[in-house]
Amino acid sequence: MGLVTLLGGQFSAILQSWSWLKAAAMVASVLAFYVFGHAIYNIYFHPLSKFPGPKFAAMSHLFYARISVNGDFVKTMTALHHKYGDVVRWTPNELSFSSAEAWKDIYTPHKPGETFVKDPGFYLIDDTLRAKMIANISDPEEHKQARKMLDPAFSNKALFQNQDVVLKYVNMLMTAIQEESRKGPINLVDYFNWVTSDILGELAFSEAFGSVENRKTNSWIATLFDATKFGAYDGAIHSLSPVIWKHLQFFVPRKMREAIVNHISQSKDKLLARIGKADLEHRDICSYILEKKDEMGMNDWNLAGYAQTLVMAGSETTATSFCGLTYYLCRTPEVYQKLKDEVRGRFKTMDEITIQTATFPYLTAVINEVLRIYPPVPIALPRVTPKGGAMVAGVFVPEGAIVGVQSWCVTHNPKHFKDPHTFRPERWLDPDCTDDLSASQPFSLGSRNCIGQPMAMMELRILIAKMVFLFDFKLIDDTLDWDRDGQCYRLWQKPPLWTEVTMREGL
Ligand code: HEM
Repeated sequence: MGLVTLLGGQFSAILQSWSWLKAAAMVASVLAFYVFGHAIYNIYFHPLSKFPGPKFAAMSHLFYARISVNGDFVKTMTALHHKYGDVVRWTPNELSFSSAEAWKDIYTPHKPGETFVKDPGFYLIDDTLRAKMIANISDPEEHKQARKMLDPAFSNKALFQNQDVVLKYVNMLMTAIQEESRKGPINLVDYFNWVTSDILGELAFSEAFGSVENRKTNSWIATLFDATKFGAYDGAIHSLSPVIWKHLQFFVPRKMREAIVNHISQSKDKLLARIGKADLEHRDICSYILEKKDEMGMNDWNLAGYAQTLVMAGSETTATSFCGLTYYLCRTPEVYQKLKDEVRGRFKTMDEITIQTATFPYLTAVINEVLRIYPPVPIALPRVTPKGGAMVAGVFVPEGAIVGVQSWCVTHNPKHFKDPHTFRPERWLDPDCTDDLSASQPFSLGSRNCIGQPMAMMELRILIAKMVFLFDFKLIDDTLDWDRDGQCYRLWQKPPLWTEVTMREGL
């Protein structure tokens, strides 16, 4: 009897596990059927199915996720445009454009209701890691209010008032470069990060971050830069599954997660410290935000988001431009010599170089050319097509699709620029040049363009003019190839820029 019961028990256990196995197999086949069916739908029946692009990219977001986090984003997108043409379907619901016309069609203002709004799947917002602030708001009306609040902080009047701050840090940087380069080659990537973040610290929070002075990256800035890759991982995971994204902390590398969490709490502290500072002599960018904080319904969390964004948007991009400038000047001796002749012929002393005088055409052309050949924001900034769909660069795109101009690809498109890989500032000065200069839009266009463009141009002009006036610089690594060695995680991860800097002879 005992044996029969035992056997009976085992038999029902086998039956039970058998039904579990059946259930699991059924779930797996439903899942496989769903994935397969979804892939077939995406490739053959999706509203974007007629657009060219790799089938694997059209099937699911795996391709997007992979190139977002492997550092090869720009190289991959360039290869896709090379293969498929100026419009490529590179995710199930997204088209990448590499044509000048698309800039205008997507980013310039449209009638109400026809605006291409920012894609909320890319500009993510939540209550734990991604605070809402000017750059990630999708709703055009809400953004208009945020822009109205910040516009006065970036007006010509404010720029004029801020010039002494910029000059102070640029001069400090010249001293730091002069002193440190006596000891041997220096990595200019650090120096440019220091100066741009110090300037932003003073202009935004009335706080000296002290990086140039201490010749060491301020810890808050260091965590900010550590966290730059976070956006790429964040977007990749969200594209695969918004549900998993909600539990993101399990999927992002620990070091990066800690960096972002640290940074948010430090940003809040910064803001609170700034709120505690009464009776400032001048208005900093925070003054404009704090004045409108209640009217705009902002809490400490949103304020921390603004603090992070301003420093990140304003310092990393400008520092990247300086690095690109140094690299391309060193690699193009005829341009470097011409710029030296212009600067050194024009000014007799360093003090003659001011915000007002550092504005001559060749310098501007050199800056425009570096922003073309090495755009600090090299990717497409995604927008959603409005109700009813819209024409983009001569093709009809259905409503609800994501579109964007791939910044690096369009500025290297031979249809728009002759010898696109050649650093040639003359293309910006020659009235007979056949290049379509409007294809280069490093600050984007329209109501969501860069609010800090005049500030960035001011910093770029003055710093480059002073550096070229004072120093001769030479890269010590002859094998360094900026295109090959740089990686892109939405923004650039730059290779080190070890440079031998000597004081100009005769000074
Ligand atoms: C060479 C330097 C710079 C480049 C290439 C650059 C580029 C850009 C681009 C392409 C955008 C549009 C982003 C998007 O559509 O998502 C943008 C937005 C923005 N930039 Fe810059 N930027 C630079 C310097 C600065 C500076 C110095 C500041 C000052 C804090 C700044 C603050 C901002 C802000 C706040 C936005 C968001 C504007 C809005 O949504 O209304 N940027 N920038």
